[in-house]
Amino acid sequence: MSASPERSLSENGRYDSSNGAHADVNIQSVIEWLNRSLPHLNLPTDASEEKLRAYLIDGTVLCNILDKLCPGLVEMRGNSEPGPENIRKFLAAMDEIALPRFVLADIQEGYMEPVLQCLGTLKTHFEFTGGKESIREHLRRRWNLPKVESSEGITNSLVYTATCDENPAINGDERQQDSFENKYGSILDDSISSESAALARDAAHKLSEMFQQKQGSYDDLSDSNILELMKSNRFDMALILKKVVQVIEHRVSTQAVNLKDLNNLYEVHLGKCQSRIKVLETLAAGTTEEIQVLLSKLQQIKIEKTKIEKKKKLEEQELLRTKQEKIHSDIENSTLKHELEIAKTAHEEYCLLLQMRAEETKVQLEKKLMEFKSFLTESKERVKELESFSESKYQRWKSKEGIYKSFIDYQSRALQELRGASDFLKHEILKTKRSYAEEFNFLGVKLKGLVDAAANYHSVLAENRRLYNEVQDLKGNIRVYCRIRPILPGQSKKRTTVEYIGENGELVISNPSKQGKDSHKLFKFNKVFGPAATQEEVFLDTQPLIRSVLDGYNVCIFAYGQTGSGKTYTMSGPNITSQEDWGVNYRALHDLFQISQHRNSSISYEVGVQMVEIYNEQVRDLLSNVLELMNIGLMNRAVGATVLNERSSRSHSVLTVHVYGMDLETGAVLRGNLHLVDLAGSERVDRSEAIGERLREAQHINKSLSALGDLNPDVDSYSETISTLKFAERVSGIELGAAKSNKEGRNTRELMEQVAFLKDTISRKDEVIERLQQLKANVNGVKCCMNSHRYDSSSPRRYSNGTTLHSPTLSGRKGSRLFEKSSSDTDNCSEHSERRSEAGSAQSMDNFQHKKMLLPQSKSKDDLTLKKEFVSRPNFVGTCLSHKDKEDLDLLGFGDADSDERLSDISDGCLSRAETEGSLGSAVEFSLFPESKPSEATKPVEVAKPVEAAKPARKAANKK
Ligand SMILES: Nc1ncnc2c1ncn2[C@@H]1O[C@H](COP(=O)(O)OP(=O)(O)OP(=O)(O)O)[C@@H](O)[C@H]1O
Repeated sequence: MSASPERSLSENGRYDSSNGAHADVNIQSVIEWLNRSLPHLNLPTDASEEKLRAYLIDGTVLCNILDKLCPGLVEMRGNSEPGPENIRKFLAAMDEIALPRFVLADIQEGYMEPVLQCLGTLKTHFEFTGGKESIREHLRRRWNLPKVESSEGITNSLVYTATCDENPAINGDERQQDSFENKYGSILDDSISSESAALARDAAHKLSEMFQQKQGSYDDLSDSNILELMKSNRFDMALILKKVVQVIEHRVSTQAVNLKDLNNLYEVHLGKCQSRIKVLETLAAGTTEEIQVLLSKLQQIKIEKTKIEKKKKLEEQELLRTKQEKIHSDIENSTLKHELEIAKTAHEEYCLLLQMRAEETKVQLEKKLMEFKSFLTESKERVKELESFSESKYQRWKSKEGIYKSFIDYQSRALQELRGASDFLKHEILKTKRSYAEEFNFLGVKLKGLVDAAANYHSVLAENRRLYNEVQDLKGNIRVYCRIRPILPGQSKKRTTVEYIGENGELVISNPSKQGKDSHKLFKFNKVFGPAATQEEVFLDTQPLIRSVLDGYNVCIFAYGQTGSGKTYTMSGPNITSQEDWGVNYRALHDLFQISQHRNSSISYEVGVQMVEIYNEQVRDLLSNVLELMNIGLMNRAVGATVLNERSSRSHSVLTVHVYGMDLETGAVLRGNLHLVDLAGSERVDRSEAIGERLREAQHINKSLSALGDLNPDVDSYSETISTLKFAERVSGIELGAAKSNKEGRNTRELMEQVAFLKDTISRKDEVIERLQQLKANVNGVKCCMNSHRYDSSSPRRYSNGTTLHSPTLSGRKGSRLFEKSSSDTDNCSEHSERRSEAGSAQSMDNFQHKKMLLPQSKSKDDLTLKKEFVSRPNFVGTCLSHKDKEDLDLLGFGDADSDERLSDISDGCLSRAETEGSLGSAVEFSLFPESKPSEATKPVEVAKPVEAAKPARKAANKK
């Protein structure tokens, strides 16, 4: 049933009094009625409309109450779900029994008034009429049926039988059987005529019996069964059907009769109208006006008639159309039902799909739920952690806040203090500014003083140098160092004579051949270097002297000792390619150049080098002032192997460095000389086993070294060692006057040069005179001196001029005496010099001094011997001396055969102290002569003119 008829029915079914319904229904009476009708319902009597609606909304109660009132009216079969479907069934049944009802939307939307009125109507209706009669009556009225007792009863019974057929839910138990019997019986009683009713009741009874016998159920009650039962029990169904057909025919005939009646009425009415028309036409014929009126009326009637006809046609058409519509609606209904079925199936499938999806979603959601749960757990833990962390942080911040507060307090206090301090500082700064200005002025004054002082820097520097050299002077000009050579690999088995080396220059030598006191001898020097001493250590002590050379002092360093004792090793070094092995020579030169370079801003230096050797009493120039070739010079040195030394130096090597410096500020000139002497080694020819050329060399060497002792730590060299050491000891005891620097101012130098030139001129003239006088004196004195000369020559202790130079008592004299002697020699020289100065020849004096370096001048026998040998060299004699001179010298006893013996005496260390002192004095004189003139010395040519040197020597001797 569509909604619109329901709505219209609801709207139209406003409980009119003809149906016995009340507009206002008491809800309580409805509830009580419902409780009475359905005892299991137990509705609270004071329930509200809403509560009642809750009970009714699923439609079950409504269907049950109607089923109770009119069993079978509502279709209770099927398992349709409660809700709108049940309500629709209820409403359909209400339509069936033609009672006013509500619409579905009323109860769904909570509009309960029509619902209550519907229920109230039902209640009233059934309470008032007793139910069954009223329904029948009502149906009759509803369908406007005539009152035909028998046929109506059959119709109703058929309706209810059909309803019963459609209700298979009836069981076959006794109660159901009673109900069935009563139901059908009563229906039959109510609705069928007495004759038919008797038959129907009989049939129902038999049916009941059959159920009893078969103990069957209502489920078995199909139409065929019933018909069969009816046939078997001779139930005249045909009669019933006949009755039914009769009723239908009756109804159709009644309808036809009704239509006929209507037609008749119409025709009667039409006849009346026609008669009236005729009357009217007659009347019309009477008067025109009347006719006209009548005509118009007739016209009107015709129009009305036409209208009625048209209306009739329309009604017929309407009826036809209604029928067509009904057919169409039936078709539509079936189509809709089919569509509904399809939609239902689709809906079910969709529901299944949805269900599946819902399950999947459920599973997913459960998973998610689990995840969320775990996440939640984790989150809770994290929240806890965060809480604890934030708590601790909060505590920390709180404590920090406290600290900061106290810090801020402290800062503010400090700020206050700082402000105070700043004020104080400002004040102080002002004060300081003032004092600074004062100090600045004061410093300016001081700075001026410093500037002045700086201007005097050079003079201070010079003063410094002067003081330094004074210190060197105070230390003593002659320093003797003793270096002990280590035992060489080939000599390892030999015992050393060196017993003890003291810290302060003490040295003890033991004599293996003697016992007791004499077995040991103690010597004292400036320093003793042990066998382990390095080249650098040896040089360190001599280094300060190198500086002195640059300040205009003369320095002589020479090494002496017996052959193989390490002189060349010390002076030159074993290997010049290694700086470590450099000897004194190289180190000294290196220092010299370095210092001169450092000073080049104040003093400009020129350095000249001369290297000569005295070989077999001949002076040879080894290089021409070429420093770089010094090494070549060394290589060129004459060396030869002896038994005692594989590479024995067979000559005296003298390296002289001349330094010329000019003070750039004052123009003052400095002249200094450095003599580095490596003497040939003394040797005992019996030990060195020298023969031939070597023997001749040895003799020359020994002769030239007669003034010196030997040295060697070897036991076999004991006597030479002692001799050398004694000599050295004596040398170290010599005291000299303070050394002088050869420094000249510019003007002085010019004047000096003029003076020197004049002196030189005078001295030359003087020399000529002197020589002539000397020769004359010699010739005159030869005869008278002959005897004493012979005597002198036999005794080494006498000088050639017949005077004993040193008495035995002199042998005990120490350095002071030597110095005296040396001084006297110097004095002699000075005298001589003065004399020559008087003669105006300073240059000859210089020459004298210079040559003296090469040929020591003394009055000792050895000196004389050397002099003799020197003069006897063919070179010098040939060039400088006359034959007469030579003869004179021979007459004086030089060149005696015993000279070699004397040399061996010296080398044995058997020279008397006085003799040795004499020679030492000469040696010291030459090495430290302060007035030497380097400009002359740098000329090798002049070095090669021994005659020039010999002159003053002879002169000195003559003077003596
Ligand atoms: N301090 C030392 N350390 C090591 N070896 C040394 C030392 N002194 C000398 N010698 C070695 O001793 C040997 C002799 O030395 P050197 O030639 O210097 O003696 P010398 O006194 O010059 O001899 P000569 O007078 O015969 O020329 C050389 O082989 C040298 O290397």
